[in-house]
Amino acid sequence: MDDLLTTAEKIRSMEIRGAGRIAVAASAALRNYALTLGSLDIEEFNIKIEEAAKVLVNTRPTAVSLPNAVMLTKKHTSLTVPEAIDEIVASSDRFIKNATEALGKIGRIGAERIRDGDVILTHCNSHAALSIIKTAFDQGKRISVIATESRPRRQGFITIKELSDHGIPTTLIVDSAVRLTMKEVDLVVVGADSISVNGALINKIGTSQLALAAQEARKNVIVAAETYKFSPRTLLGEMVEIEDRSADEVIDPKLLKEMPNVKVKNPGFDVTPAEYIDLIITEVGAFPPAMAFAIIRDYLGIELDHH
Ligand SMILES: O=C(COP(=O)(O)O)[C@H](O)[C@H](O)COP(=O)(O)O
Repeated sequence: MDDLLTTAEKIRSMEIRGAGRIAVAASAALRNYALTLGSLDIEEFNIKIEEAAKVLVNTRPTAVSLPNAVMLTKKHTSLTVPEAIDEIVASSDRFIKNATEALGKIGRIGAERIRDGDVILTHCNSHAALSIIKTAFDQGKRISVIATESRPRRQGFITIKELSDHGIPTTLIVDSAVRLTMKEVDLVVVGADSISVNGALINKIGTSQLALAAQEARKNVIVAAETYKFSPRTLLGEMVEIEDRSADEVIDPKLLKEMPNVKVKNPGFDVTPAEYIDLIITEVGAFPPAMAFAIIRDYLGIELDHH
């Protein structure tokens, strides 16, 4: 359990972050934990796996990739522990392999939408979005990127380092410069923490602001999202929970203490309605957001249960 708790803590503290990475880390942690439970009987085994699954899922509430990965990993139909372990190991290995391959496929499918000379605006740090951008660049398209800082955690710094290391000309802007800068932008490319059945995108706080400014300036918005980032529970009318993070990320707590009438709100994510999104690039193809139901039905299964 120690290793699993360490992974859970890394996800909570954002040492491991990004919807894809946390899903892969959680699946691997559950797999390795299952391997330590060989001496239990099947009832005890199932209880332990459920407990561990809860610990992982409760680390961060917004990215549906996390419960989807845990659910796909823990599901087994075996009546003996050795068989259950084999099933869990196989599911986890499959999930991690698919997730890794999905990034390459999203890159190739998404790059088709990028033209020579495009200026691409991106937000936060999304491995799926960057896969599209890097693939287009590797194909010889002379593109450049404008990356937002992404306050308060400044994941934009990870993005500009990654783009710079890849040789891609990149401009860093503060989040509030998005609307002014939009006239220089040809295309917005962002990642996803969750996509609901109605095609709405849940992603890093500020994404909906980019989408609004893009709509106003008639620029296209593309979302890069593996199929496991679609949320089956939104089929049941459930809302995606928006993570509220600590005020300490925004302001020095000592400063805040001196202002008893001030409180800080630090939502980690926001919701971009489907109308603002032109295309969602998944590993199985490019779809308009109206196809979200079909993706959930065909690739996740509408009977999915996270409990
Ligand atoms: O909003 C974020 C990261 O938020 P945080 O930094 O709070 O985890 C990313 O855009 C998505 O998770 C997609 O990332 P990826 O494409 O890498 O899965």
